[in-house]
Amino acid sequence: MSSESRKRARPVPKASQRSKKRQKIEPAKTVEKKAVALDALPWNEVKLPDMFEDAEGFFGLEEIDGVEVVREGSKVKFVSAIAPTVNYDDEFEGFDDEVNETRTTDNNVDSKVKVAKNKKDKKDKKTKLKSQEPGTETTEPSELETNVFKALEQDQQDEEGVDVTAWSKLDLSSKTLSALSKLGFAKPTPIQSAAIPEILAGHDVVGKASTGSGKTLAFGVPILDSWLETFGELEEDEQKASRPPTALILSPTRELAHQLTKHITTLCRGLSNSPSVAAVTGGLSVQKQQRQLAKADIIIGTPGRLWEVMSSSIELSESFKKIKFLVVDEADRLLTEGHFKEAEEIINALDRQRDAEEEDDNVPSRQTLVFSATFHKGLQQKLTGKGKQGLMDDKESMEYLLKKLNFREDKPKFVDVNPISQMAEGLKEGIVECGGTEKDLYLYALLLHHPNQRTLIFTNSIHSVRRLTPLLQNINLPVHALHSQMIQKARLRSIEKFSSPKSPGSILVATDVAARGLDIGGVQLVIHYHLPRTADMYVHRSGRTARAEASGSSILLCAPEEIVGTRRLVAKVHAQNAISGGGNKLKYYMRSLDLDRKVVARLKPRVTLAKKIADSAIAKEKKGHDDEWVKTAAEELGVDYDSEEFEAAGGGRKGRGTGRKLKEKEARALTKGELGALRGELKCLLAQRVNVGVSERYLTAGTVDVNELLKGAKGDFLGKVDGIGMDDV
Ligand SMILES: Nc1ncnc2c1ncn2[C@@H]1O[C@H](COP(=O)(O)OP(=O)(O)OP(=O)(O)O)[C@@H](O)[C@H]1O
Repeated sequence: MSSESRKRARPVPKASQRSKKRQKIEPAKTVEKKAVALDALPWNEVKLPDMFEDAEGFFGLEEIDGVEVVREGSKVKFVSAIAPTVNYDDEFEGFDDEVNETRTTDNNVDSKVKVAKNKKDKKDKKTKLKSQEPGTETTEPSELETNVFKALEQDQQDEEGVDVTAWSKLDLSSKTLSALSKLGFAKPTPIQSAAIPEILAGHDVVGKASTGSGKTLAFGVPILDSWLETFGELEEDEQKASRPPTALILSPTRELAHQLTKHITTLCRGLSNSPSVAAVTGGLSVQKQQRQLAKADIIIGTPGRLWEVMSSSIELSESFKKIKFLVVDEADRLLTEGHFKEAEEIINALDRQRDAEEEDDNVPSRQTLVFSATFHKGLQQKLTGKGKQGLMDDKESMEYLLKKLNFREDKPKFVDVNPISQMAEGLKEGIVECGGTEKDLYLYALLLHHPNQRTLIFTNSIHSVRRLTPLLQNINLPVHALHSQMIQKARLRSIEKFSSPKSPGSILVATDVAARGLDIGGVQLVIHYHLPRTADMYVHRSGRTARAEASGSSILLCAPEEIVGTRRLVAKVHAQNAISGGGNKLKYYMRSLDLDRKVVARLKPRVTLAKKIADSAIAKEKKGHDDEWVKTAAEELGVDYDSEEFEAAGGGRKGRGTGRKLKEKEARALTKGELGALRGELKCLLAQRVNVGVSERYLTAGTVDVNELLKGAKGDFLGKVDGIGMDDV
């Protein structure tokens, strides 16, 4: 124990206190703080103020000064420099319900004391603890300590909640407010402030707000509030009775459906009575999901699976028609793409069943809530009543499908909280110009310029994900893949690994299956390896970073011929109505980030080798698949299969694809030994340092956080990415 803490540990009792101490008390023999049993301490009787003179139940209250409550995991101990009135041979260690708990060493105690002392100083709270009945002595952890422990836990839980006064104007129930408090969300986001009152008032709502702005809870909170109002007071056995679901939420992707489920479940976590939330996304048998759905209050699913489950059970279809809320999340995607036919089927089925039962017509009893960060302009005009009528006749158009939604009001409330720009505020954007065939190289260079940043790389094809993932892995980067042809378990595993707090610098190479809605904390960089196909997709992809007031960067890799089109596309989503001081419409201009070509050139040998090794593995795998396919066909035809013969038969052909075939053949031809040699060579290269020479222009372009960039570059050398195999300078 340090001399400083010894000094602090020596309490000098006031004269008045000294005189009040019980007879048994001896003067403090020791100046050291020790763990003590509460009952052994010299408690002072608390004198009640006159006004409480006849307060029942308060008699016998005692207090003690100079005792600190130290919490170690699940144990609570009391530390004091006051000599105990009863001698214990063993140091009292508090209540221990952990069998494996190791004994606290003196050093440990010391440091814990300091922590506790600091906390105490901060709060300046006096420790007041009720003693046991005088005369009862125990060396066992008593009920008293257990209760104190519980009380402390309760205190801590209470402290966990945040002040939610800012939500009160939304007119939510106290239970919903308590759930928000426990979630730690002190105030609503703009879309929540704007949409929640409209939903609570019973309106259909079409909500638009930028990516990462809290749209999930904009519909999740009023759904919970409504459920609590109806079922929140039910007794436990009543809770178990089956009832129709309150809400059906449609999501365009499985990952998003799982995320929505998690988000809403977390919101409900602190409630004693909470709705049952179920995700329907495949993976489980239809029958099992039907059973789960029979008990669910909030159902979240992808349309395909949901339709499969719903259409094969009359009971489910029947109960679905009684939902109070139908939510269409990421509506523009869900409703416009041809393969979301099932969404239409579901909506039709809900209406058809309703029509069959209700005489009165066209007004569904449910509320329809439609959310996205992007909506087709024509649709927006139409919904706000400002546009020309009949803008779109296309049967596949969003407008057509929205009609299918059968809103219960003539016009739903259109809530647009970011009419000026669709992009998140904390987002920095930039273009890196490079030759079309140099994208792999520039991608690697960009990753090295942003070391240890959680990065999401978007490509336009599954093939590219399959190619880039092993390529980057060969350069020792922590890369995971995500595309729709992966099995569901592998998809979820990739997301889990990518989002793990243990690996903040992990990288995900994905198709646009990851572009919408995914809320992964700490994504600092989005790289568009391929240009997004639409402006909306640019918004959604870029929106995976800079979420919920965080900042982040979005960088497009562009071939020279793509630059003009890309600038136009990006300008489209920016500052649509911004006006300059001179009254002119402001046009957003995205800056180019200049990576130093010399530095990039130094990285080329690594990328070339990594690519060769990756190509070899892919080609061998592909050859395996091709062989498998031809073999099966040959067997079906009843002919003998010989791969050499087949290849020779096709080998003479010339034309499109033969160049690639040749390369694949070359890659396949690499022997184990040759591959080993390549790997060895790459390892040597990776062990070398690369002089940064970060380009002046890159640094001054302003669209990238220079300090962050330099922090990552650590001095003059590039490439100290974790796991890259370079020594620190
Ligand atoms: N009131 C709030 N206060 C603080 N954080 C919030 C609040 N509401 C939501 N968040 C957090 O903001 C993040 C983004 O929310 P959410 O996923 O709902 O965004 P979104 O608008 O649906 O984005 P996208 O358009 O990309 O789907 C989440 O991590 C969520 O927990």
